[in-house]
Amino acid sequence: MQSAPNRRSALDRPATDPSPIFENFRGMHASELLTAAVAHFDLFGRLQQGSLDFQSLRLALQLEERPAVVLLTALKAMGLLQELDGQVSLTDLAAEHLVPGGPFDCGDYVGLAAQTPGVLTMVRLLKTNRPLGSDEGEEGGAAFIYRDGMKSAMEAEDSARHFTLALAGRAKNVAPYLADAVSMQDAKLLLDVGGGTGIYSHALLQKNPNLQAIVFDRPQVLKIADQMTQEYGVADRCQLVSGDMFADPLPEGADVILLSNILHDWDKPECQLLVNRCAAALPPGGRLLIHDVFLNDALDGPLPIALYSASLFSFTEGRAYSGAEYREMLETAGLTPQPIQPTLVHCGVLAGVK
Ligand SMILES: C[S@@+](CC[C@H](N)C(=O)[O-])C[C@H]1O[C@@H](n2cnc3c(N)ncnc32)[C@H](O)[C@@H]1O
Repeated sequence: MQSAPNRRSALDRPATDPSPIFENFRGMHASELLTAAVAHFDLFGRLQQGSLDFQSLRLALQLEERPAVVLLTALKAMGLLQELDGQVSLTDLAAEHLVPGGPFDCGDYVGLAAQTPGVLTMVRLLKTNRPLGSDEGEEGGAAFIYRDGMKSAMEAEDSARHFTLALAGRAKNVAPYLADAVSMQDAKLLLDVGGGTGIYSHALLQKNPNLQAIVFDRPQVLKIADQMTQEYGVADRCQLVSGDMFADPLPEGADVILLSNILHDWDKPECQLLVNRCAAALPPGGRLLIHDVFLNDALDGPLPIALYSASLFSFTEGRAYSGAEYREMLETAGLTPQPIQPTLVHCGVLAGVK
């Protein structure tokens, strides 16, 4: 499609794939989680005598479910733990090199990082199961997420602008791929819940000239979306509606609802609530699109997603989920999951049809 003069195109693709940049950026979490496991939780020592089931190991570590999944998924993805028939055990690599006191133990070497700020912060977050910035006394509020009663950075103009524009750095690379991966031939109205800048909607609107869209988000975030809809030349087909996706009625009439990088911000009960609300708002035959990253169904990798999961865990109340976990949420809401279509930067789109 030709871009009109002075109109940005959300369909232009980057010449190179930026995925390695995202992988290196998230790589710090490998060091933080490995060091935390060795030097703060004695994880490898605890498994020296034999395997434990997930719940017993979680209780021994004194971790809640979400941090335990994030930590153990990353260690499995690093090839240090394995899970067979629900029993978590050491791999040969971990047994030889990370059990304290073994002839080739290098745990003390890893422990050199035990008191570094990143590791200490990760240990605190794992123990408290609270996102950065969300507690009383912390500045700013939680990034990317808002629910009633939460201190959220998305409610103040400057921080909402900062975090929303930061996400556009990924979205502008990925949006053209989403627009290609999803057929909107029969769709009339797209509802982009938590749409941020709206770039994914803008790409779908530019690709599908008969489509209309609603971007639903917090009021401060929609100030950026407003600016962007003008720049992308889609303001006449893109409505902006503010509200709380957990509490307010979702705008009516959409035959496709997009949750792009939304569910990974929330713990499972909130995810299910949101999927249920979206499913209820769709007509028969309507589609809910989950655009996100996907862990393996066995929750043992891939490593870049396991490390991204640690990042999501740090900033939000969520983590990365597997395709199986998302399919279960869709099915619980009465939607039929379709195969995952890849987009870019480890993302893919999973549709649930009503
Ligand atoms: C991680 S961003 C995703 C933005 C965009 N969909 C993307 O893929 O880049 C999460 C978005 O959800 C919005 N959000 C968080 N909590 C919300 C709530 N309770 N109601 C409406 N929007 C919310 C945030 O303001 C933010 O724009």
